[in-house]
Amino acid sequence: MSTLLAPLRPYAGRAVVVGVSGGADSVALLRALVQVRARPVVVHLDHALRPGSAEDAAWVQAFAAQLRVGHMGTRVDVAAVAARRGWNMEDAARRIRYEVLGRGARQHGAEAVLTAHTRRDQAETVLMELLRGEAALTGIPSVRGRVRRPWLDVSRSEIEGYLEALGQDWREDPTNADVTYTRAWLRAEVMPVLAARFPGIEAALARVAKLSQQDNQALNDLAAALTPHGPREQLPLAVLRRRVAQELRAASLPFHAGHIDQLAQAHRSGETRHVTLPGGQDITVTGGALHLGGHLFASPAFSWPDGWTLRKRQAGDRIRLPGGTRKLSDLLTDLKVPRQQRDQVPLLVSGQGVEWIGLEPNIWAVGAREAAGQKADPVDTAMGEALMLAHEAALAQEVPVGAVVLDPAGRVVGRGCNTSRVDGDMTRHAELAALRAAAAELGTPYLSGCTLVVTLEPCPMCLGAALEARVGRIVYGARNPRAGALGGVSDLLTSNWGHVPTVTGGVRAKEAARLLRASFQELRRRKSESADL
Ligand SMILES: Nc1ncnc2c1ncn2[C@@H]1O[C@H](COP(=O)(O)OP(=O)(O)OP(=O)(O)O)[C@@H](O)[C@H]1O
Repeated sequence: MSTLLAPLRPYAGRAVVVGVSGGADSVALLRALVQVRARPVVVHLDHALRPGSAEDAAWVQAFAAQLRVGHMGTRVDVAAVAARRGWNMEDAARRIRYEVLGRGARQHGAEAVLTAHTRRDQAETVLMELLRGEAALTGIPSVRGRVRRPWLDVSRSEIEGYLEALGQDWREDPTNADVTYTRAWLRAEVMPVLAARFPGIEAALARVAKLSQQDNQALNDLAAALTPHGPREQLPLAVLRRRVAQELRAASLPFHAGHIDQLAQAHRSGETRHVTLPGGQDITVTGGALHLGGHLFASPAFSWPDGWTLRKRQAGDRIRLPGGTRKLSDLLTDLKVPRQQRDQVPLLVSGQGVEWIGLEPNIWAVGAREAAGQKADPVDTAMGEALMLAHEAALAQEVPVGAVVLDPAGRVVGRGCNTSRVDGDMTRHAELAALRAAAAELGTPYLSGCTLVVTLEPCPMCLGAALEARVGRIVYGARNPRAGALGGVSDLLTSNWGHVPTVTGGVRAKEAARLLRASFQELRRRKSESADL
């Protein structure tokens, strides 16, 4: 008996709505709630699905009156609603039931809605999830919104014993014996066979649900904490699948398990994959990120010079880039723009060829930005300066890393390069030098609204310094697989540090990586020369 009453004691003195079907479990729950001196209000839904349902409704009303507790009865033609909305019958009954229970709670000022789901219901639900091949065997949750299920650990025999001791009767729902319903079939025909060999089957399945709920929660939390900039290729599929599902849910897009598998796999392999969701929405995974249709493209937010036209691509389009003129089709392939979407990319084109490509971030032909009267992107210019600083470090036989700090107006307020070798101090990193210089220039160590631009993904020390300084944005060039703290080795921003800068990686990454490669080659050459001496 204490297993029945103990989970209900927290409701003593409180108004709660309790869903009572008239079956043994919910009848016992109502009696037990009265016993612990809660203030229950009975809500009953007559689903109008079988001839005797009105009698059950009347029975529940009389039962509530007998116990002198509040009662709200509602009759809904569930079959008609299901037909109208295209829901299956069980789904419709469940949705309408919780809607009615929620309404009851609002009307009676109850903070909780209690249902009498038991360990038997839990075990059957886990079995159904297993048979359907669900991703997680989490069963029925004990809490969802304001709904509470305090008896998920309680067995049927405890409930029957309790009702017997009270001399309390209940109603039997004949559909519970109709084995055309999967749950009734599991209860009547499958569970007895399993229990004959495994007497503890019900408790075992309930335990699976409890552990699985904990695992699922942990994996969902990990997925939710992923930062949008972090690399995804090395993440476990279990986390990726959940992240993809979260992103689709946040965008209110319907999906099936198969879509999640495909999209998660594509994140991992880095391949480009297109999927059409049940609602007809096309989505794409490319470069390890999920793009919900149309997301990839930008319209020109400036007035363009006379002689330029806005259009989509045509055969033979070319663009002048710093490395030489390239075919547009080759460039779009390199940029991993999905083939089906290439005809939608907005272009500004002049007699000289393509001048501007409406991808995020925008791509400009050489000289086009100036011709359109657009200021150079301060971040791009700052990265150019950081690359120069890195080059100077390389000449001084340091690891070639350069950093620049921009104030909120885009003005350079701090510069630095690596000086660890000459200073004999491994903490002399470019970022620290640039942050110090910026603090001195601005007269404050707090660099909120400033941007740290650095040629190499910061190490944990430098990321820590940027967080301490409250830097608003970090832009880096090459990824740092040996010491990167933004995903190269580990993404430290997945933890909560109180302050979260926005992060953009991969800006002029090829140039930064080239510098690093050249300097390490030079270092190796010098080492082998000195070994030869
Ligand atoms: N018609 C209904 N009106 C109000 N609440 C209901 C109704 N049917 C079910 N519930 C609530 O949902 C819970 C789970 O529903 P389920 O269909 O498993 O129960 P049941 O077998 O009909 O009855 P019981 O659980 O009371 O023996 C019930 O314990 C009860 O709290």
